[in-house]
Amino acid sequence: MWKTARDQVCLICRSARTTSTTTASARASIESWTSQRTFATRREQRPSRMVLSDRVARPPPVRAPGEGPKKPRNRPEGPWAGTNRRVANIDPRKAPKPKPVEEDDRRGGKDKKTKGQKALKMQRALATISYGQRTSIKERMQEIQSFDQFNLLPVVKEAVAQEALKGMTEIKPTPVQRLAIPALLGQPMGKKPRRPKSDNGREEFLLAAETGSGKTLAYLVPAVNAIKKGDAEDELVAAYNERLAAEKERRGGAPVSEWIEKFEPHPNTARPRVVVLVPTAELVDQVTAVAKKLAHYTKFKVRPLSATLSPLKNQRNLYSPIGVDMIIATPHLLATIAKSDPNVLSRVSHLVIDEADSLLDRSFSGDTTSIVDRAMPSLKQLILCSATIPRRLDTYMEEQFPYINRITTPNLHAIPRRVQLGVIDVSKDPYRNNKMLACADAIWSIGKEAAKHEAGQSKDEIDVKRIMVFVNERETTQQVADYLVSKGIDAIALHRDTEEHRKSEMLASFTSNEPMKIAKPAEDTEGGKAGAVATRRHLPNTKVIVATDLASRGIDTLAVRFVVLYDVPHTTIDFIHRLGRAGRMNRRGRGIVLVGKDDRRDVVAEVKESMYMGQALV
Ligand SMILES: Nc1ncnc2c1ncn2[C@@H]1O[C@H](COP(=O)(O)OP(=O)(O)OP(=O)(O)O)[C@@H](O)[C@H]1O
Repeated sequence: MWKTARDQVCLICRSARTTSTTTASARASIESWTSQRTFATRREQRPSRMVLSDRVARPPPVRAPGEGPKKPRNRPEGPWAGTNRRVANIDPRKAPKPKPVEEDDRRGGKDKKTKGQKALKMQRALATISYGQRTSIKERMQEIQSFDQFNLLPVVKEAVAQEALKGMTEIKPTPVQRLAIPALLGQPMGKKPRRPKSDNGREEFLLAAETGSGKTLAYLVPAVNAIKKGDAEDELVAAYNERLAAEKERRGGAPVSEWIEKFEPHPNTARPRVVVLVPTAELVDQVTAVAKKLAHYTKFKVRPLSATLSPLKNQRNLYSPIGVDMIIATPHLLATIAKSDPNVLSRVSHLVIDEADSLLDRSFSGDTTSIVDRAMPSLKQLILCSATIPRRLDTYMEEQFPYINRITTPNLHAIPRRVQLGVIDVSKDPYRNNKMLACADAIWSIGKEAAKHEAGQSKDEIDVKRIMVFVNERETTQQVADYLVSKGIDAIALHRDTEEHRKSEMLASFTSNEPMKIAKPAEDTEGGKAGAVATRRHLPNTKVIVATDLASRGIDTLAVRFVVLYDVPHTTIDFIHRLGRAGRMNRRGRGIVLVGKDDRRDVVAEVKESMYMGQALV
């Protein structure tokens, strides 16, 4: 008869219009189903998948040995699902406890929100983890003070110190690295029991830690270690190396690049052992750059695959005759390649899903899960990594990966401590809901403030402040950027249609750790004083990127101290990622949120309060 709930509604709706045979209960059920649909599509409603989980670090469920994963609940589907029940389907353990009536309520007339109705449900960081568990995470972190304590090959340790964290005087692992690296290397995980391996010896891990806390190295370092160990033990590679050495000798010192194409392909050609999935081409470049630093020292082959590279370049990267050990890719491209050549994923031992909440969400999950499925037979470690774990992902992991090792840091879901949040009420004078003006004003104040600090120092150069402005809709990025440019601010909109070279140039300047200097302008200064920075028409000491979430995910904007939230983010997840572009690696940062007349002031107030208290936004 009817195949899907949608069919049922269409058919019944039609019959309801033409005949009077539809029963009242059927109509009620249709109404509730259709209203749920419209409810879910309304913008202001937060779908449950966008709600952060407050139980990420919970201990795994206790199951008898040999007992498989939890069975999915046997729920009937369709609009009739809840009908014809004889008893209410309420689990008494989960029934809400009666709330104590407050004094004000008894007197009646209390019109303010009760604690349970807060705009954002606020909880302390790792609220459901006991004090004992939290202290044990902290103790574990204190036990490890140096990369030397990890069971890493000497060459990998050297690569971290000499290349990945080059220039740092004191090299210490960050909290997530202290917890994750030993776990991924098979070292003991403190008091936390290690989850059993799957039948084919696979282990699963979740790395959940705050933004800018060094998650990339936390998964890359053990993966590189595995590649190097694998090289030493791989008979195919050893035999190939012998044949290659013999060939080199035979050719009498001719450069390898001249003849390697004609020589036999490397056993790893188009058969990477490590795959890292990230959501955007920008992140492909960023993670590849970090991996290449390690590769430079440890000598393994890492290649990017992304839609911004030409098809020929992607093909060369994957099918290079010298082989490829690690691929950093976006899921769609890799899934398409793997469809036509299934062997591409046949040797993968380590699969990392970075920004897992995005990659396992609706838009990416088809491609991501198809890659996971294809890689599964050879997989030794599956690593999910994210700064935010929405409840939907949490439930998904519980069902799909019941034995996942959950590695979480105590500050998960909190905004970095050294980021402060300022609020500008745009509905008041002088802005009267002109957000663009308020945004330009905020940027001018940052520029002028910076200029004031520099004014006393007699330098020929001035420091350029890098500022990120986040909007909710892609269309707004260009409008805001154009307006800022019209106000003398060097701004660029970052979206899919932005010229590639301009985009990478701007992103490069935002991700560089080096201070950005320009020559100090001497004349036409505001107030007529030579030596000040801002002219009446041009603010030279700031650079601005206007972006949507495209740039809020994972981009390592170390140099950014200021973030302007032009729109109030829809969810706490967006708050965390957007504000997380500043204050990375314990740097100081400042967020400014513009609140208009239609915006949720209560949400902003609660975010501000949680930030002040150093709490998780849940
Ligand atoms: N042990 C360390 N000591 C100092 N700096 C480090 C260390 N590990 C990583 N970093 C630096 O910290 C910065 C942030 O790291 P990374 O991009 O991996 O953060 P992240 O946790 O992935 O953030 P996000 O969740 O926003 O993606 C990088 O510039 C990196 O070089």
